[in-house]
Amino acid sequence: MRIAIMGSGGVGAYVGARLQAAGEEVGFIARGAHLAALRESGLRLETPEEPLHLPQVTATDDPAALAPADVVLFCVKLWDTADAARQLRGLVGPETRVITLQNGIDSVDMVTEALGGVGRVLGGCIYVSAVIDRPGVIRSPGGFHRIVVDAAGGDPVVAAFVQACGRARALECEATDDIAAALWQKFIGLAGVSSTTSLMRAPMGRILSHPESAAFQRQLFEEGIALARASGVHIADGMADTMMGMVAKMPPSFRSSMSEDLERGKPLELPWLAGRMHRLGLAHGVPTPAYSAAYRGLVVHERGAAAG
Ligand SMILES: NC(=O)C1=CN([C@@H]2O[C@H](COP(=O)(O)OP(=O)(O)OC[C@H]3O[C@@H](n4cnc5c(N)ncnc54)[C@H](OP(=O)(O)O)[C@@H]3O)[C@@H](O)[C@H]2O)C=CC1
Ligand SMILES: CC(C)(CO)C(=O)C(=O)O
Repeated sequence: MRIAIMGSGGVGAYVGARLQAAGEEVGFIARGAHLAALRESGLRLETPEEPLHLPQVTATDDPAALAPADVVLFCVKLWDTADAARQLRGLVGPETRVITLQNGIDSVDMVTEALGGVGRVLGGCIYVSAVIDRPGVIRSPGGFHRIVVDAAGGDPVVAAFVQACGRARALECEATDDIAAALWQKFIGLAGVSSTTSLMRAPMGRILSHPESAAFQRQLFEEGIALARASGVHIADGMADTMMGMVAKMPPSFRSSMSEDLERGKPLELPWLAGRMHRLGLAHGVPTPAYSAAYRGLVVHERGAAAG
């Protein structure tokens, strides 16, 4: 398959590297020092599971140079979505599947609007922990690396993409008939852990070690579940217990990508995570005291350190 990666950072470069190593034709869209390093020294994955160095990768800041593509994986931070999607207009044709792997529940709508209806935009999400450690180098603690993608009524291109992921090492992918539930489940979990790890400036082990901070974590999950149900999304009974069980199994040093962004002085995806929960609560008349506190406690950092 010809696969283009829009946004070759933690998520995009991790997935793209795994797919290229498995024999797929991958093009990486990147910019700045990271692009220069990819062109000069290739792409390196530093991880305890299947570390990888691809000495040569196709890297560009011009998406049109990668046309035609069967699949574009859309992996920029949410604040870059509209600009990055507009830049894809020279790459995406009527048959191109654009699969979003961003967090939150808004990507498909945002990308579809920015692309002006060209291509088929499909929802997806990814469970992985990966960051750009330095230009050309992605660091991941490993442990999980699973994509969930919209089956889109048995779309053969999606099926081929799932198979391609299946041939790759340290990457899994499943297609689902209920992408809304899959995106919401990730949203509830991620909005919850990004709020605590960012607000408390602490890894998951410390958050769960105190009954009050652990109770706050659970309250966030419960509010997210109430909002999903108010939005008409089916969430299984006992989901708060399931999610607390999942965070308890995470490495004690676990931090969310948003807490990494906070530490690095970058903008935060807050408006689409805790901020989105806060606004949904207002819209549905569902009380969200924990999310409103998390959002209000982080909002001054939303635009990053450079914004002052
Ligand atoms: N990192 C993680 O562990 C996980 C992240 N996610 C989600 O995945 C999405 C991507 O996150 P993540 O991989 O961490 O982000 P990163 O910041 O690591 O990577 C995004 C990359 O895209 C680049 N970029 C942005 N716009 C353009 C453009 N127009 N042209 C070329 N390059 C561009 C950025 O460059 P620059 O640095 O110059 O801005 C950056 O290198 C987010 O929605 C995040 O929430 C989901 C699961 C796990
Ligand atoms: C919680 C995690 C690592 C799961 O993939 C994530 O999505 C993030 O930190 O953005």
